[in-house]
Amino acid sequence: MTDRTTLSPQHEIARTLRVSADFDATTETERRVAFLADQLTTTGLHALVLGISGGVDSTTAGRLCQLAVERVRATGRDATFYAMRLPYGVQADESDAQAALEFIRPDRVLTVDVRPACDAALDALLAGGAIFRDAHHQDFVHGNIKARQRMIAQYAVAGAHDGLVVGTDHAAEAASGFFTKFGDGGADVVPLAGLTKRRVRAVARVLGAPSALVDKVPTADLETLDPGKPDEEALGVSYDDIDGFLEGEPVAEETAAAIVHRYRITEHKRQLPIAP
Ligand SMILES: Nc1ncnc2c1ncn2[C@@H]1O[C@H](COP(=O)(O)OP(=O)(O)OC[C@H]2O[C@@H]([n+]3cccc(C(=O)O)c3)[C@H](O)[C@@H]2O)[C@@H](O)[C@H]1O
Ligand SMILES: Nc1ncnc2c1ncn2[C@@H]1O[C@H](COP(=O)(O)OP(=O)(O)OP(=O)(O)O)[C@@H](O)[C@H]1O
Ligand SMILES: [Mg+2]
Repeated sequence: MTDRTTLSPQHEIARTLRVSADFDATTETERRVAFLADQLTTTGLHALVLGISGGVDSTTAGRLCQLAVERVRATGRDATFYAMRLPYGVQADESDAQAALEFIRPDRVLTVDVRPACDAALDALLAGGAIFRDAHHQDFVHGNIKARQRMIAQYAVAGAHDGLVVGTDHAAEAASGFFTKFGDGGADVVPLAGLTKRRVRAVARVLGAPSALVDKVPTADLETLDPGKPDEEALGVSYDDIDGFLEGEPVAEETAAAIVHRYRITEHKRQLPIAP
């Protein structure tokens, strides 16, 4: 169990990532719809843009976006939600992505296959002399190119329609630094910020998301050689442990130490670029 030495970083990380001690899913759902509507109003922009993967994070954020633009439209302002399907070729769990879209009921759906751009980038890198340690290392870096290509596609649509790019970063992902820097980590507004993974699922339930999506195993699904690899396998720590840690529960000492270590080595991802 945690002792005094691990308790302090636990509370500090939770505070920095704005994980609240109390949580009411209905209140938080409403607060986050209001946040997105407010961002559209205060920026004077007219669209929200978000990639929908079929995972619980984008299912939840996507429905929040749709409710927010409908709220803004009710005030007489122009607002549209652009949901983007961004598969790399054919996505194995495409049916989940379609179920997510059916639930979200977005104003517009744009489908962009990121594969040609990602493969062209890798081919050009190899032709230009880039060297990887082995096939798995190359596949890992190619995976991050996929996440960044999705960011490029979303910013293109935001640029075309005076919109804001929505990110799905939440406290469990932020704590572990488990996102691609300037890839899925690149966004203008992050409506799930401060939520642990189980709290994201609770918001999804309040919104009425299908249980198959609410309880779906999280995957970044970036590696071609290891499709659909569960995040928890890659992380070596369960979301339940990360959530418990962030919510102030007692956590086994070595688990707490592993989370604090990951948090510290990924600090650069949560900050602006380092300057002299
Ligand atoms: N100390 C430091 N100070 C400043 N910058 C530092 C740095 N260490 C690395 N860097 C920079 O950061 C780069 C590494 O960061 P990055 O490019 O992100 O790469 P990296 O963290 O190695 O990989 C991203 C990880 O996030 C996972 N991911 C990505 C997308 C979505 C999800 C999901 O949950 O669904 C998960 C993905 O599976 C992978 O395990 C380095 O190449 C270097 O440029
Ligand atoms: N195939 C895809 N199509 C569209 N957007 C995608 C795709 N893959 C990833 N994204 C975007 O990148 C974000 C980060 O991926 P991430 O895997 O963390 O979230 P998720 O798939 O929504 O949920 P989970 O983490 O539970 O799998 C997604 O929320 C989504 O906005
Ligand atoms: Mg996913």
